[in-house]
Amino acid sequence: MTIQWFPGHMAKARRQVTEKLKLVDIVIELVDARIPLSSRNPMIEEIIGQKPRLVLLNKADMADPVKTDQWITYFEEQGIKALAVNAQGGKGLHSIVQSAKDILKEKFDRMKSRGMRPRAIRAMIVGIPNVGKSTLINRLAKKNIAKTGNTPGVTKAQQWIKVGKELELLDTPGILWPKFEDESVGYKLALTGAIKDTILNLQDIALFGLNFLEANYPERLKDRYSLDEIPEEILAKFDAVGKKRGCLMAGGEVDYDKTSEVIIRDIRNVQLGPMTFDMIKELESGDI
Ligand SMILES: Nc1nc2c(ncn2[C@@H]2O[C@H](COP(=O)(O)OP(=O)(O)OP(=O)(O)O)[C@@H](O)[C@H]2O)c(=O)[nH]1
Repeated sequence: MTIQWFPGHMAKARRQVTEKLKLVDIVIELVDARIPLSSRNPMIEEIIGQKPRLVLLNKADMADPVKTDQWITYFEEQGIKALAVNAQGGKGLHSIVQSAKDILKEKFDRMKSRGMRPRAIRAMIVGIPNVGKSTLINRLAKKNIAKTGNTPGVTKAQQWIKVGKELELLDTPGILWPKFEDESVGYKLALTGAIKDTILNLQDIALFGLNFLEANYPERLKDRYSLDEIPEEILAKFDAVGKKRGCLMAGGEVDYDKTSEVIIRDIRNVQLGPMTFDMIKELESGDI
């Protein structure tokens, strides 16, 4: 799904999430494990407010596992419980219910001590486009979609999905807009497929990718494109990759757009191995 985010859309998305927040005990915030900060909505703290929250680093299968552990620690240092999951493969999902129970233990204990009947935890999923919200909902749903009656306060009946006996999930996720402010965040969103290439310049995205690979995973870069050395000059880098991959124009010159497409596609499709683009050290130096 492609959404062009204009202020009106952002306001509407925010309103929709805020409305649904009233119905749930906990928000499950989905981010892309490859870019755990760049894939967060810029106003998420404000929108969610004091509502308890569980962060899921989805697509963990495509991220660097060492970095994923570091990011989980990072979130936990902020007092936010985080789990690494792979919604597509179904990995890590069994911990969601238990984590939600742990986070809400005090609230549910309090309800019990006031004599309220035990009930399932109610949750909703939020995240920017393409982080895997639908995939996760479908995975958790299996066939347990339960239609409930009208819920006070909302005009449309909400569908709840039962996840075991202890969790109920709103069937529609909250879709929030991604960050736009920062160029490098934009490149990371493009390299992970969260935004379309056409929003940014193709060659700029590929150059960002090449520079990132050279700085962080040089051996993988050399292996993938059979390079003995990584050339220093930008043009020479593109020439080397373009020639190896046969991205040539009629006269035999390297086609830079085609080369860029190959680089971007390779990174997105994990052809250079799982990797993480957001680094804790950048965070410390204020680059994110
Ligand atoms: N490798 C991998 N791919 C995943 C995972 N979760 C989702 N995907 C893929 O990511 C793409 C986007 O997933 P969706 O579930 O459509 O994402 P969404 O957040 O619902 O997207 P919007 O509808 O645009 O808001 C799909 O191609 C999924 O197959 C995962 O854990 N690992």
